[in-house]
Amino acid sequence: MNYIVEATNLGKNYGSFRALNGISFFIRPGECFGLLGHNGAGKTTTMRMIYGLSTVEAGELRLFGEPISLTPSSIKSRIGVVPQEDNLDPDLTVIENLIIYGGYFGLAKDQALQRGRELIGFMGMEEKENASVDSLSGGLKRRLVIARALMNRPELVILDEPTTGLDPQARRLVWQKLRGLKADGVTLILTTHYMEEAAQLCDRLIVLHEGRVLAEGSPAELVAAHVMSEVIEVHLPLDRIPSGFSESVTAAGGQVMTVAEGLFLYSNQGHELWQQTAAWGVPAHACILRPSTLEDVFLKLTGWEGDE
Ligand SMILES: Nc1ncnc2c1ncn2[C@@H]1O[C@H](COP(=O)(O)OP(=O)(O)OP(=O)(O)O)[C@@H](O)[C@H]1O
Repeated sequence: MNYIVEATNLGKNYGSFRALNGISFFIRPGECFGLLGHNGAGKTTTMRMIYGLSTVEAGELRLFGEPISLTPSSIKSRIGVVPQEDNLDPDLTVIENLIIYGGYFGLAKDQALQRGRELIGFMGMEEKENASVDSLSGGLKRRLVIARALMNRPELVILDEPTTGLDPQARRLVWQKLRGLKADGVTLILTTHYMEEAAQLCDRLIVLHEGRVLAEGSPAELVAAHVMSEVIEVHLPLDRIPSGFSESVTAAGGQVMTVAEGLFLYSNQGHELWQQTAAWGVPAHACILRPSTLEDVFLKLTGWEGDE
């Protein structure tokens, strides 16, 4: 397999703080690979290494088959970056932002204009070509940042939380564009705090926690490997959960997790368990039965915020 990225035992310290503790992963051509983890898990540090903005202190990182230490700076022309922040030039128009960026990759003005217009079309922003960046909504700015990352026709695009802060409609539009890129064979690396986004877009992903890889697989593989197939969300304050309830659930083969809402009960026979909750003192109206998702895997592996 010719991997696009081969990361083996990557390590990184900031002073005495160990930000990455020997992480390994391999990214295949044309896939969308996700990095999930709480704030501070090491996602941005990993992405910065891949883009050459952060040095590899331990382990090995290969891009397009070459060790990154030996990779000429021209490798950057094969990579596109969508940073967390919208670092567009607010004084310029949409097309001017793209033309300037194209210049960094050696595109002459007419070539950059042509490529910029193609990308404005791809992003569905034709009416905004001459609009000032200041006048754009958050969703349009994000689409422009993605368009900008594509000016050099990269084979690999690194996206650091590309939809944070967007409304659901704008987020879905970005997803649609990212699916379009994948359909064109572009390899994507994505970090996100939205589990639905990861489940929708990622072919495979790793869950990072405190600089280590806790799990790796496709969203479906991770759900199958780490949680039972269904969840009953019990929305009740913990002091209103009857004593002995958790023990009854466990005795019936379920698993209980404490979360902010109350309790999550995991089971492969969710409906049967749900029918018994009333007899154990929790009314049916406080219980919601649903299939398990990547979010449940994430909660189980990394703990919910209340654990911190
Ligand atoms: N330049 C730095 N100096 C010192 N510590 C740093 C530096 N950059 C990152 N860190 C620390 O390293 C850890 C990993 O940071 P990183 O930005 O990679 O996390 P992250 O998973 O991307 O988080 P977020 O979701 O908040 O972006 C954090 O604890 C962070 O505080």
